[in-house]
Amino acid sequence: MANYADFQIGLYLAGLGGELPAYPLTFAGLEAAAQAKMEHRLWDYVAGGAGDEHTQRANVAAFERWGILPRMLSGAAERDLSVELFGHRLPAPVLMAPIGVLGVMTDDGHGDLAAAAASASSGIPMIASTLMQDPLEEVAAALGDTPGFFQLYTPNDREVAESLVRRAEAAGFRGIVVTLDTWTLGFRPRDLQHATFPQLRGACLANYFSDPVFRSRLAASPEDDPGAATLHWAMTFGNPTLTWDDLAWLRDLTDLPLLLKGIGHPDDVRRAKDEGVDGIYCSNHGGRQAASAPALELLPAVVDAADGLPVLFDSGVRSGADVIKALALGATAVGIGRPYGYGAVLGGTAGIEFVLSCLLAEADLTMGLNGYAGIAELTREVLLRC
Ligand SMILES: Cc1cc2nc3c(=O)[nH]c(=O)nc-3n(C[C@H](O)[C@H](O)[C@H](O)COP(=O)(O)O)c2cc1C
Ligand SMILES: O=C(O)C(=O)c1ccccc1
Repeated sequence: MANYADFQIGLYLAGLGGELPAYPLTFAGLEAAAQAKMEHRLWDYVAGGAGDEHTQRANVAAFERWGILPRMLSGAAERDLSVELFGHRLPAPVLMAPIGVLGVMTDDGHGDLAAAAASASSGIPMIASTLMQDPLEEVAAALGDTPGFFQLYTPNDREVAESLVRRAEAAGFRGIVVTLDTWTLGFRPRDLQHATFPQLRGACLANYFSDPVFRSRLAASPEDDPGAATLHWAMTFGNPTLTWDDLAWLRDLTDLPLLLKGIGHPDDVRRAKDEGVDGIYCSNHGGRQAASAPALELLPAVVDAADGLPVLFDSGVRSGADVIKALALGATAVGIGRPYGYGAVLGGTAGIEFVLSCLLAEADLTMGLNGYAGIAELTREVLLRC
């Protein structure tokens, strides 16, 4: 059982010895430091979102409207944050959400490997994006004993999708997360302003360029003609015609746990269950895709409709207290997005480890100080609308 609160004691002890934290401890601090360090176009791509960006601001505000009811003298000195997910015991109900541009966010240009190393050392699972700078096999190998998940963007070429899933299985990923909310790119003014879109410039396409089926579609190899390979990726990346009728095909692709990311409506949850899906991932993509999509507000109804199926949640999680709130609203585990991305910018593996340690220490202390000793005690009744 990990004792996450000890991280705080370690910070004080190091500080008393004159060694102050290497990275900021708040999301606002991480954001400011990452912005100062990043090339401004990449910053706008990562920090930005759909439309006027009220959606991503609303994601954060939704957490602020909940308080946690305090219970005193309840015996929460020893706490257990661990949870079971698809047969794996996780040290805490937290995962690294897929960030398709992570590869180019670290100094060395291997951000996916940095996240995998942080996953290996922390036990916090990584959901590896289809859009990586290093091939999925290398990323999987760097995960050590920590279970990893592969996020699939379903190309409009079914055989490429099948090949990616086969490779993810062979590499040892423990589940496939199919993202449904990005069949085309959202309207992102900050990104459009500079036409950054890193993938259109050939970045983070290693899983495609290393894929035998994708390569078989090209007249020249990606090494010989990266421009043509990138153009082919752009033409085949999304599949706007994918519907529920294709779910049977997706389900048959793998025996691994299959999760659908971007689900927010209870009817879609029920349909997903009918199609044999193993988990629901409620998310509005961090406000980057459909403008005005709610996120946290949708979680309780999604959990009710899931009726026992695991529900992951992300979008707007900025602190350990946010993790506790999402769990209390019924999430089985919570995805961290931009916060660990900024950790990667600032310090690669060490930066990600630091951000996760802060989040987990805060989650642990928030749970304990409010009088709850275990995840099972976090129900809707512990929250108060403020
Ligand atoms: C820069 C960036 C790239 C992302 N790339 C992917 C991706 O490749 N696949 C995916 O399913 N979601 C992707 N997401 C969405 C995240 O998985 C997650 O839903 C989102 O970051 C949650 O919002 P938050 O970071 O504001 O908490 C990306 C998010 C960001 C910020
Ligand atoms: O930027 C994103 O959020 C993302 O998921 C994405 C989707 C398509 C292409 C590139 C990135």
